[in-house]
Amino acid sequence: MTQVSSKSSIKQFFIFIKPEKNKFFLLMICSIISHILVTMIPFIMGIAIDNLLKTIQISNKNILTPDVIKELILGPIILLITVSFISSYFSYVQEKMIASLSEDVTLRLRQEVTQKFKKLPMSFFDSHQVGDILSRTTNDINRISEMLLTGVNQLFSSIVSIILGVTMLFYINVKLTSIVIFLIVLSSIVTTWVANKNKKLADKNQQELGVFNNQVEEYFSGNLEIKVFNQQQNTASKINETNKRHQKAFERSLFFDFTIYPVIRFLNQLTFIMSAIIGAGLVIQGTLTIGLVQAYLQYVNQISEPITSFSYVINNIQGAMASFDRILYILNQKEEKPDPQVPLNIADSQGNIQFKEVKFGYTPDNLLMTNVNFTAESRKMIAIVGPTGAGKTTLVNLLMRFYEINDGVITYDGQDITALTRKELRSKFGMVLQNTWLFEGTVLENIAYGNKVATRKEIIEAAKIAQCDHFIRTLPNGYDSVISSENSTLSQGQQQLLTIARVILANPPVVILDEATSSVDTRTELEIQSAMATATKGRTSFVIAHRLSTIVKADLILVMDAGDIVEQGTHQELLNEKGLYSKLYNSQFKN
Ligand SMILES: Nc1ncnc2c1ncn2[C@@H]1O[C@H](COP(=O)(O)OP(=O)(O)OP(=O)(O)O)[C@@H](O)[C@H]1O
Repeated sequence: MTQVSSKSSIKQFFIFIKPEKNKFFLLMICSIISHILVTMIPFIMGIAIDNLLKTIQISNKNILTPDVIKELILGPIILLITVSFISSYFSYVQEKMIASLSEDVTLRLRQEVTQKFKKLPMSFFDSHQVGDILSRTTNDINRISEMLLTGVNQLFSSIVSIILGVTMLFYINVKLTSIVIFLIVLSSIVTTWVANKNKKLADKNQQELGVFNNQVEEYFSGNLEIKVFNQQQNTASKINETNKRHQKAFERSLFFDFTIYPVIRFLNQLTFIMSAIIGAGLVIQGTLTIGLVQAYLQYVNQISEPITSFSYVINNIQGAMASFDRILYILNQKEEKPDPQVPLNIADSQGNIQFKEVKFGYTPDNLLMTNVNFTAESRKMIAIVGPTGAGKTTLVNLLMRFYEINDGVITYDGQDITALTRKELRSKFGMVLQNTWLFEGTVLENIAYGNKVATRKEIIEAAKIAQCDHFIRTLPNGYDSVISSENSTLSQGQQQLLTIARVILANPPVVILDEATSSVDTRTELEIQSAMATATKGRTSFVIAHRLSTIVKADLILVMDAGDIVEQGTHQELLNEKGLYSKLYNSQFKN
């Protein structure tokens, strides 16, 4: 798995958020105005205090007349309230802007990832685990959203606060400020070290979470098999170990949060105490006024808080960059070849399919099919047989263009299938797979999956043809019962019958039946066979079956071995050849 370097991921992040640049700009302006106003407050107070003290000293009396109060106290108070109010307003606009920015970016990230999934080739899904992808599309995106919401806001605020605070400190006293700057530099060295360390730990933490998600997902999806093989204890221990590893990674990343930050905070407090001591000395010497020392100490506080949060923000951003890297990994994956710009449409589909000198390998350097040739004529039944791993499913995958062939050509009604859009090509096929797939929805919706405009009457008609009407009616809400693959009370055979009804309703010119009669009882098998016979009637059909009795009547039998077609012909022709087919057939029927 190639990880994007962090420099290029930061660059890509900026490219990604470019459409939001106006909001960023506004955000910065608001942040600057709000902080300039906040920075003015200690100074206004300092001048007011000094003026007050001066007046008290000059008048030599501690009595303040109403005029003095009005001029020296009321004026500054009104000014301070006004400044605070305007600053809060700009701060509010800044918060609002950042919330909308974070929402927009998160939405766009989710949309891009979803769009990307549509364009990724099948090989991506073969080689990635669900848990890991899930963690990238949920946790990682959430982390970026969180970073934008709090991190970016704090980053702007910290930078502006620090710049303005330091300017004021220098303005008040250069010498004193040099000590403060020295301590700030020390603090930022610690911060940078922590931030770098934390990015690695955050990465590790997310990785472990991905593994954990994956194992939990496996535990649920393979629940039955795990119980059959009495592996509950082992599986639970494996998950526990991953959980412990994740907890350790999590603890390590928290360690930095909880132990290093007090050190940074201590450095800031030290800065404050030293400033107070030296400031007091300067007042005694007469170099600084009390009002300005008061303002000075407020500025030290004003910059020490952002310095602490600055380090936190850098950490936060580093963590989010690790997450962005992980999302970029998906977004930068090679996409499947785009559909042709001017695609062909096949209006009067016949279902004629030809493979001409097809070469294919799941990996480019390892060819599985070296030279596959055959013709499936319209409305004929083509059986694909061969030992396990011979390439039967692969052949079907190529028909539907789930994978790109390395060489040769596959045609549909005489047209190269790459001249059609994938949508157009796949609309010509209906499939009944080994593992049926039902989604969370009613029986009606499940049957109508391939023909969303079908009426209730048409759906019921298809169910009757597929022999599933009788058991659907025994369900609590009949056709409106909610089912799914995961928690369905339907048997494997009933699920297969439903998927046959789905194909019958979709009415495609070509059907593919993949070992549909495995793992069911004899009665259901007969029902399925009869439903399949109806489903294949008048269409080109490809039937993958291990039980050769079901395909004796096939118009063409393709015998596969080690990826290639080694024999082809009718049942009788192949028996006469006395090759692999006759061996397979005799091994099943002659004991
Ligand atoms: N997604 C994949 N990535 C890499 N190799 C694969 C993939 N799918 C199948 N293969 C390999 O390709 C070969 C053919 O597999 P395929 O599933 O087409 O065989 P099959 O004849 O359908 O087998 P079975 O009867 O057991 O279902 C096997 O060696 C298999 O390991």
